[in-house]
Amino acid sequence: MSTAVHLRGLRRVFGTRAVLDGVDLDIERGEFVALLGASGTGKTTLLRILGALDRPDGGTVLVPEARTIVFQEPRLVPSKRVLGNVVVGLPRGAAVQERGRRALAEVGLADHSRAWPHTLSGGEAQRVALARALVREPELLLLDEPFAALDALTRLRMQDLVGDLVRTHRPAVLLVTHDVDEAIRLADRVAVLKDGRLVTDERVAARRPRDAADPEFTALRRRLLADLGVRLPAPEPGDEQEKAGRPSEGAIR
Ligand SMILES: Nc1ncnc2c1ncn2[C@@H]1O[C@H](COP(=O)(O)OP(=O)(O)OP(=O)(O)O)[C@@H](O)[C@H]1O
Repeated sequence: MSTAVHLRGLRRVFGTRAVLDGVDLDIERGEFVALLGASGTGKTTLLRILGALDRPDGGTVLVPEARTIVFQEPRLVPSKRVLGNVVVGLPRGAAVQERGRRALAEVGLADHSRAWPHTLSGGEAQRVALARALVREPELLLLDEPFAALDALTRLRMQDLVGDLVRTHRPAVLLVTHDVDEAIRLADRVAVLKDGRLVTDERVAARRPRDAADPEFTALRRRLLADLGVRLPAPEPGDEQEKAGRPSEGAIR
């Protein structure tokens, strides 16, 4: 594996506040890192710097040129059909159109290429946004809470889809999320941003599929929630299995 993202001592200051104050992070090619952190800790700021939408005030930032961001909202161009949105900004031509069609097929929307964005469901629109990212063949895929606006079932399906696509295409991935369970479900490593730095960077066991009731993941969830400042009752014997099934415990918003 080779390194796709290399951050050392990354700083970003707004006014007098150093929102990012010495972030160190490496992401290998093909590695999926989830970034957790309470609201306002600077997760989006970090992602925007990696996507060249913002600039750092200090530190080393090495990222591949081929990188793309998927946001919480799909941000489709209303005046372009679905396929036009997927290939937006790319050179015109049959080969690019064909790549766009393939990307749409990969996200399960082969039949929607001529549809208008306003006719799509929220989940479909987000799948178009995913196809738009994939068609660019990014070496680094930046995901900023891409499932947050979706209903619970669509969110789980989208997580599965993204997991499958990432295993096929092998970009480096940084996923910003508020959802601890989502992070554990998808990522190879889970990092927590707090007070301007990464306070946790834990490798998640390679087992798949990941069972919410697995004691190892339950323990990791508790550690991550504690790092995020969520107060949890001390576990009682036999308690872990029961709690693991409750989806709401993993959400920190
Ligand atoms: N352009 C800006 N100018 C001034 N302050 C900013 C700017 N962008 C972000 N901030 C501030 O930096 C802090 C971190 O913002 P950021 O959006 O990165 O947090 P976040 O962890 O992504 O939050 P959330 O989880 O709520 O989306 C916030 O206090 C925010 O108000």
